[in-house]
Amino acid sequence: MPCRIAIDGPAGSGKTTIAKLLAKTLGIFYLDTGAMYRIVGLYLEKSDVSNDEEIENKLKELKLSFSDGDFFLNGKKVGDEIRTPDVGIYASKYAKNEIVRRYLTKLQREIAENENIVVEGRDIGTVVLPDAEVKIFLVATQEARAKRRFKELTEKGVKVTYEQVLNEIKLRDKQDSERNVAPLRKAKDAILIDSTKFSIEEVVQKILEVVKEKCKLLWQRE
Ligand SMILES: Nc1ncnc2c1ncn2[C@@H]1O[C@H](COP(=O)(O)OP(=O)(O)OP(=O)(O)O)[C@@H](O)[C@H]1O
Ligand SMILES: Nc1ccn([C@H]2C[C@H](O)[C@@H](COP(=O)(O)O)O2)c(=O)n1
Repeated sequence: MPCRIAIDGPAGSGKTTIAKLLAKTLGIFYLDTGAMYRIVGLYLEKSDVSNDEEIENKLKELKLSFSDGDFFLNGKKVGDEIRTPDVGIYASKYAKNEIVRRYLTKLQREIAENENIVVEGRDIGTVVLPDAEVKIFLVATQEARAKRRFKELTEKGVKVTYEQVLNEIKLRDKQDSERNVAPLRKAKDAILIDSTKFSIEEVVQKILEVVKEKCKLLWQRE
């Protein structure tokens, strides 16, 4: 029986950082579904699509693959170009589209099938893997998330103000939680973790305790 760990939460709550560390600690796979929406969002924005038919046709042309933790778009490895605030907005914009969600959810389920895996996103515990063995809903205040993301971006040399980052987070929170299709919300059986006052290591430890209890086989393998 595989151990599927779903980590959902709003922009900048720490999903990617925590999921990567957790997967490394447990020696299992990791899937960043946000990266998939960022890749598709940037691709559709550049394609200047204006209706569902054009979106459907563009997705038919798209070759999105995943290998050894990297994404490849039409054979080219995807890099940090998808990590800008603007691409986060494109991702959130097209994530409201049912055709986009159907396309990516199918791919995510294929990747996660029968795997011990950590999958992070907005709708993993509610839509993509509703029977996941472990479900975490990771939150933090908007200000804490903006402060963390601002520090991360400025350390990367990205020219951005704290106010711009806070506004991007507020916009994405609103779009992600108010959309009709697969809105960001806590699954009934998910465990809420507010990381505002906890370090990355403390959050990982909290989740490992849950994994130890819910995924005994995986833990014994350790
Ligand atoms: N508990 C924490 N304490 C301090 N910093 C944190 C914590 N968790 C994450 N961070 C930092 O916050 C920043 C954002 O984290 P991360 O990119 O993992 O969030 P995310 O939820 O995946 O964001 P997005 O949904 O926008 O991709 C990173 O620089 C990360 O190192
Ligand atoms: N499972 C997912 C993952 C992501 N999205 C959308 C909403 C986010 O604002 C955007 C970028 O994700 P991030 O890189 O910030 O995790 O993609 C979604 O709707 N469902």
